[in-house]
Amino acid sequence: MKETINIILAGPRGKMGSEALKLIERTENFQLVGCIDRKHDGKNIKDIDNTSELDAPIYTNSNEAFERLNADVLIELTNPEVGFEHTKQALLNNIRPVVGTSGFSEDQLGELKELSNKQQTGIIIAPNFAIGAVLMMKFSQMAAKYFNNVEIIEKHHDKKLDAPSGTAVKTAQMIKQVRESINQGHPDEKETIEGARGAEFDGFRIHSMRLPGLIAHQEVVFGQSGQTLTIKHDSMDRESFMSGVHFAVEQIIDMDEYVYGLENLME
Ligand SMILES: NC(=O)C1=CN([C@@H]2O[C@H](COP(=O)(O)OP(=O)(O)OC[C@H]3O[C@@H](n4cnc5c(N)ncnc54)[C@H](OP(=O)(O)O)[C@@H]3O)[C@@H](O)[C@H]2O)C=CC1
Ligand SMILES: O=C(O)C1=N[C@H](C(=O)O)C[C@H](O)C1
Repeated sequence: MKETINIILAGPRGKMGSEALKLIERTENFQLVGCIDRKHDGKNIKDIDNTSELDAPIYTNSNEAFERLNADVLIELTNPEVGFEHTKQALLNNIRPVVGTSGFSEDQLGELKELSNKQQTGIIIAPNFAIGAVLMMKFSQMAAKYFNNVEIIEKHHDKKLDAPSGTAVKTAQMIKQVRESINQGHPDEKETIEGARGAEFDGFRIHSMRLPGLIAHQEVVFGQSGQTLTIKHDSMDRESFMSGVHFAVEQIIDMDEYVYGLENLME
């Protein structure tokens, strides 16, 4: 294992980014070498975060950060548009990205996989860093072998930009891998209000709820004649994601391949 891991953090003022700063500060072998933020160019993280002792320059130009800083890993926690660009640039500079940012399209994920292979640079894209959420997805995949009627209900805070959530998309993809494809519901069903049945994915539905007060929650509900099975996970705070971020940073340092989902790194 590499002794000190040099990290660039994108999105340090965000809800996840500010938790990641605390994680980096309390982890002995993690070293923050720079931040990417659209504000405060040329300043230092200590000028804007007086809760920590961290000392690292801020760049608004991400390419400049990747070229100038001696970094091993990018932790990317911004939004889908800039997050995709940061991730590509990091790979081009052979800096390994650990991506929490959600909302990338399948084409974008494909592009990142190709670039990671070409650059021989590892990347972890984690739709959800919370261990409980990863287990919820795995358990849902197990259940889908026995129940092929399923709906996903994800609930998030109302500042979330993407819908459905990255976790819901990943859960749906994992279910699709093992579920016999069927179109659920009545064949003649009609929505009297558009969207009432949620988003369609391989014949089943994904519902997205956005409310203040929520953090990140998902229920996967399976149904069969006479019974239902609900698999549910709740993140009550953003600290819940940090052990997964820690794990991903420790793992990526020895990896040259593309990984989509922490379940691929768990036994
Ligand atoms: N994988 C996982 O387990 C989790 C993933 N997420 C995902 O992580 C991402 C961040 O979430 P969250 O922290 O809640 O979001 P926030 O909106 O709180 O934070 C996003 C940060 O990105 C910054 N930002 C926006 N544009 C740029 C830019 N051009 N350059 C640099 N920084 C920029 C924002 O700055 P400004 O304030 O100026 O807009 C803000 O500080 C989301 O995609 C979310 O879905 C969230 C939780 C868990
Ligand atoms: O935006 C969030 O908050 C979260 N985003 C991720 C997602 O889209 O699944 C992970 C978690 O649900 C929190």
